[in-house]
Amino acid sequence: MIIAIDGPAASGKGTIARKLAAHYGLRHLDTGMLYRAVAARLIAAGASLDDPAARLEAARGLAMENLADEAQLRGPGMGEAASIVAADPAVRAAMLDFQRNFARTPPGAVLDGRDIATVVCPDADAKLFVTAAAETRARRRFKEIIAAGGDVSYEQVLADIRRRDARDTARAVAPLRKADDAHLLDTTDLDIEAAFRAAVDLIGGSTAAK
Ligand SMILES: Nc1ncnc2c1ncn2[C@@H]1O[C@H](COP(=O)(O)OP(=O)(O)OP(=O)(O)O)[C@@H](O)[C@H]1O
Ligand SMILES: Nc1ccn([C@@H]2O[C@H](COP(=O)(O)O)[C@@H](O)[C@H]2O)c(=O)n1
Repeated sequence: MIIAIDGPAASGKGTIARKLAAHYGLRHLDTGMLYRAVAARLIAAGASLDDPAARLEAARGLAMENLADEAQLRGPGMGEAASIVAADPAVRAAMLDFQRNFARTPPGAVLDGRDIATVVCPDADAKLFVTAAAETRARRRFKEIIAAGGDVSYEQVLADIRRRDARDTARAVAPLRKADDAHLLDTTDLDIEAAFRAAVDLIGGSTAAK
């Protein structure tokens, strides 16, 4: 079984994806980490995020070990940097085979990102578009960063989320959008457990219909 989950920054898609993977005995891939790792490689090499040749080299040379340091990849500025390199069609193309092979490897997988249901796995067994109000997402992400010892204001987090949403939605290739056949799951008024239960219900409906 392949479950495709898309949604804007800090909507809770990763939290739901991890819980669904455990629930259904599937593997999980947070595809945002791929773009974060490409950006991290560029920064480590001293290259500009705006250099197309350097971006392609960083994307093509990406290895599993580049995904190991989650704290670094989730650190300050990395979401923004990832969204800059993710707008490059050549970078996206370089990520495609890995994601599709991951999804198809038995017993299947839950993938979360921005273009999973629309581009990476258009034939997924179930598709969810997870969202929440920008202010709610910013509040949750702010709480998470402060709990981890980070130093940021709520206003900075909200601005980052809005900037990334705008760039991810407006880009020409694989923009963030709900697939026509995806279920909409708005978690603004749901806690984590309620959101997970709603996801299971929606997936139950999708897979029963196949
Ligand atoms: N329904 C919810 N209620 C309250 N908090 C939530 C809910 N869902 C997720 N969270 C919290 O919100 C934060 C963002 O969630 P998560 O990392 O799953 O979002 P995401 O969409 O995967 O983010 P990103 O786009 O940055 O990868 C986390 O701290 C998570 O624990
Ligand atoms: N399938 C995807 C996943 C992510 N991106 C881009 O990466 C940025 C960081 O993603 P997070 O999920 O870790 O927040 C995101 O803002 C997107 O620009 C993508 O394009 N496609």
